[in-house]
Amino acid sequence: MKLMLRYTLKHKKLLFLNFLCVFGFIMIELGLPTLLASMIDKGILENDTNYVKKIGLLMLLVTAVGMVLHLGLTYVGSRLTTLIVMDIRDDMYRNVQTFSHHEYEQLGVSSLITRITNDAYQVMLFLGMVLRTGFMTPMMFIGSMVMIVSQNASLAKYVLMCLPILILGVYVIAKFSEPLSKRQQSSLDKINRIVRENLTGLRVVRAFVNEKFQESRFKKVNEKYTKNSINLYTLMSTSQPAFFLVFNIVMVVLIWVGAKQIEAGSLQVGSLVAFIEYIFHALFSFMMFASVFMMFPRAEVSANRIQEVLDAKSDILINEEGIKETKTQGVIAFHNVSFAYEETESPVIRNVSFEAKPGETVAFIGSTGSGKSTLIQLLPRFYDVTKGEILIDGVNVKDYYLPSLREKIGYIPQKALLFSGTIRDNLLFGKPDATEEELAEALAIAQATDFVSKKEKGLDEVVSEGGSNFSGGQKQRLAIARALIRKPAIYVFDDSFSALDYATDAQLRQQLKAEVTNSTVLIVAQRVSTIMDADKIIVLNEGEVVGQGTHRELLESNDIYYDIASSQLSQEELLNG
Ligand SMILES: Nc1ncnc2c1ncn2[C@@H]1O[C@H](COP(=O)(O)OP(=O)(O)OP(=O)(O)O)[C@@H](O)[C@H]1O
Repeated sequence: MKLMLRYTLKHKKLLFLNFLCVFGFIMIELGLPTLLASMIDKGILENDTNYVKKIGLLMLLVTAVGMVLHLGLTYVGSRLTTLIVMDIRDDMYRNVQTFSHHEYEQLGVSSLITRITNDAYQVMLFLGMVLRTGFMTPMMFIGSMVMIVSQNASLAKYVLMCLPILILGVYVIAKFSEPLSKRQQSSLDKINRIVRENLTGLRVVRAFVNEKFQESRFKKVNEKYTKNSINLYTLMSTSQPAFFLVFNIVMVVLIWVGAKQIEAGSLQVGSLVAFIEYIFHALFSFMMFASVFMMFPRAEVSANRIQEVLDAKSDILINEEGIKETKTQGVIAFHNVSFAYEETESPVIRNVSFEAKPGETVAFIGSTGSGKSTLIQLLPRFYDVTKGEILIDGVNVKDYYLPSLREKIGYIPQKALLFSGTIRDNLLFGKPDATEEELAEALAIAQATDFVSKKEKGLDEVVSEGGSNFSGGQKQRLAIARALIRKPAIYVFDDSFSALDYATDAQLRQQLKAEVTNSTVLIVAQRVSTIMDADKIIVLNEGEVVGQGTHRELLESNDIYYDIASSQLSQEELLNG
C-alpha cells in the first residue's frame, strides 16, 4: 500500500485532475435522478409538456458534461497509472543494476523478470481501478445513501439491512484471495524459469531427445498456475451473482413497500423512481468498491514482491566517496585472501597471496572447481573477500569508487556474451567514443578481422539475441576485442581462449603480448599451452595455492602442475617448454 501511495503522490497534478473529474462526475450522477423525479412528478403527471422539454434538455446537457468528465477521468487515470508503473519499473531496474551476484542468485533472474514485468502490471491494473472507481465509488455511495435516507427513511432501512451481509461477503473473499494470489505469482516465477531454461538450452534438450520430459515439466507448472488462477477467478466471480441476488431481493422489497406507500398517498411515483435510481447508484458503487477491495490482496502481493526488489541492498556499494585516481596503474596484490559463497559452508578460496605488476602476465591453472574463476571475480568486486585484502595500486578494492575500480579492469568472462544489436554496437560497449581505427585495431589483435570482414555487412552485421549467429570462438574473439578497446590497466581473461583453435590462440596471445606491454594480465586457463609463457603461473587446488613459478620451475617442483602439463603436452613440448 505504502509503495503504491508513494509512487502515486509523485504525480500530484494528475492526481488532482483525477479528483476533479471524479467529483464533477459524481455531482452530475447524483443530480440526474432528482431531475428525473421532478420531470415525472411535475411534468408527466401534471401534463406540463414544456416542463418535460425543459428538464429533458437540461438532463441531456448534464449527461453530456458527465460524459466529458468520464472521458477525462479515463484519460487522466490511464496516464497516471502508466506513469506510476514506468517509475516503479525504472527504479526496480536501477536497483537491480546495483546488485552484486549474491542478490541475483538470492532473488533469481526469472523471478526478477516476473517482478519487473507481471507484478508491475498487476499493480498497474489495481491502480487503474482505484483511480477510475476507487475514489469515486465511496463518494458516490455516501452521496447516494444521504439522498436515500433524506428522501425516504422508512424505505432506507431495507437498504441498510443488507449492507452487513455484503460487507461480510467482501471480507471473506478478500481474505481467501491473498494466499491464492501469492501462489499464483510464485507459480508464474516457475513458469518463467522453466521457459527460460528450455529456450536457452533448446539445443541440449533436442540433443538429449528430452523434449517430452521438458514438456511434462512445463505442463506441471503450467497446470499448477492454471489451477491457482481458476480458484482465484472462481472466488472473485462468485461476488457478482451473490451481489445481484442481494440487490434484486432489496429491489423487490422496495417496490413492494413503495407501491403500498404510493397507494396510501405518502409517496409519489417520481420519488420512487428517483429512490430506486439512488439505490442502484449506492449498491452499484458498493459493488465496484468491493471489486477494488477484493483486488487489493492480489495487488498487495505484487507490491510486496516489488518492494522486496527495491529494498534489496547490495553488500557491494558504489562508494561515492571512494578513491577515483591512483598514482600507479595495474599493481595487484592479494594478501591472505579467503572467500566463501553464502550458500557454501566452507571457503572455496583459502589464504591466497600473490602479486602482479604492469607488464606481467600471471596465469592460474588447476582442476575444475579449484576456485580459479571465483578468485579473479574478487578483483572487480563481483564478490567481496571473506578474509584478507586485495589491493590495486596500493588501495584496497573496497576503498575505490566502484566504477573507477571497474574501469581499471578489462574482464572477459568464461562464457562470452554478446548483446543483440550489431558487431559495432558490441564493440562500442567497451568504449562508446571509439574511432574506426581503434575498432579495427582491437579486431586485429583479437584475430577477428578476417571473419568480421567476411560478413556481408562487416561491422554492421546483426548480432542476434545472445550472439547465437556467431560461433563460440567468434564470440570469444569479439568479447576480447570489446575489452581491448578500453585499453584498461588490468586484463582479466577467465578461460577466454578455450573456444579458439591452437593456432588462433597462439597468434592472439602473441599480438596481445605486444599490445599490452604496460598492462597487468591475469589469465585463467585449462590449457597449459595458453599459459606456459606467463611470467608467473599459480597452481590452485581446492581453493589453495599449491605452487607458484614459471612453467619450467613448476614442471620441476610441482606434481599437480606436472600431471596437468604431461596430460596435455607431448614429451618434446614438455622438455622444450
Ligand atoms: N555462485 C556460486 N555459489 C555457490 N558456489 C559456487 C558458485 N560458483 C562457484 N561455486 C563453487 O565454488 C567452487 C569454485 O568454483 P570456480 O567456478 O571458481 O572453479 P574453477 O576453478 O573456475 O572451475 P572451472 O575450471 O571448471 O571453471 C566450486 O566448488 C563451485 O561449485
